[in-house]
Amino acid sequence: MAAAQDSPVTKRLATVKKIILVLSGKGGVGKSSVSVQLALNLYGSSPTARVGILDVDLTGPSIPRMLGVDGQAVHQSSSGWVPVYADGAAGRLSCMSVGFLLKKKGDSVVWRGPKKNGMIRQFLSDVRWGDLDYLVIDTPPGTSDEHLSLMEHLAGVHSRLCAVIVTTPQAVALMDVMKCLSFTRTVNLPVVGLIENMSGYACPCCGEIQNVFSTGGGREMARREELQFLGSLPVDTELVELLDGGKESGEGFQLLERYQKTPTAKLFGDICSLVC
Ligand SMILES: Nc1ncnc2c1ncn2[C@@H]1O[C@H](COP(=O)(O)OP(=O)(O)OP(=O)(O)O)[C@@H](O)[C@H]1O
Ligand code: SF4
Repeated sequence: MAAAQDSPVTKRLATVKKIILVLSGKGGVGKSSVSVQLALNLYGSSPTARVGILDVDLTGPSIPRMLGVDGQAVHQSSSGWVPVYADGAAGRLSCMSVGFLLKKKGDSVVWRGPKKNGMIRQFLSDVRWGDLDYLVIDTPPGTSDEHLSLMEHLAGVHSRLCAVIVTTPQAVALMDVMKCLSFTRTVNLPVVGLIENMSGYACPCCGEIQNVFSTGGGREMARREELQFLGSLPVDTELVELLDGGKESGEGFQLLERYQKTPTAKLFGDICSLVC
């Protein structure tokens, strides 16, 4: 434990008050979009809130695109990597992703475990996060070597760690959540709660939520596993357009204003107040 307390990661993260890992048992359920929404909501929760978002989904980094900062570069300074600020000069929403380090957009990361582990360690120990109220970490789907690396490196800040689990309502996704939960229990990671994403469909005309497929599986699982159910988010076409649409790099921060007009934003506000 003494080693963890003295590690470069622990020292670097000494000025971060709370670290939230976003996990999902399965790919494509909306983990990255939930991470971005969580960061945006925490950022918007007070005019002084300082939030960082770290994209540890090394093989599928999507946070830069979703935040509208794709193509920007991170700089090395004498005290470490300077993250990209999604809100420009205001400097309250910082972001780090392997996506900023790739030579060309669309390049893939084909790394073995030790190299991935080294990258994760560097992200945690070398990025100049500064004072943060929250650091949101978007993790890869499932429970992999990357998750074990994260937990190992974050051992010295364990008391400030928590996790949010994202699922879709379908049985197959819920089955994978059980593996994810089992991981959190094994590594003693406190889970704040479960979000059911893509639960129903938000009508683009009136915002009414229609249950196209089954919904409620996440709520039921949360009840069974004695987890807090944080809420359901519908399939929202405005949200997709905002997160996946062709944003110009640098357009980034009109994002918050546009996000606040989506049907999902209000629902997410309630989720965010349960997470904080
Ligand atoms: N509530 C939602 N409504 C509509 N589209 C959504 C919603 N949540 C996520 N999406 C879209 O679904 C796609 C997958 O989402 P996202 O990348 O967040 O999933 P993920 O779980 O992080 O995937 P991966 O594990 O592959 O990284 C994206 O195009 C995203 O914009
Ligand atoms: S949800 Fe509302 S706007 Fe959409 S089709 Fe139904 S009534 Fe019309």
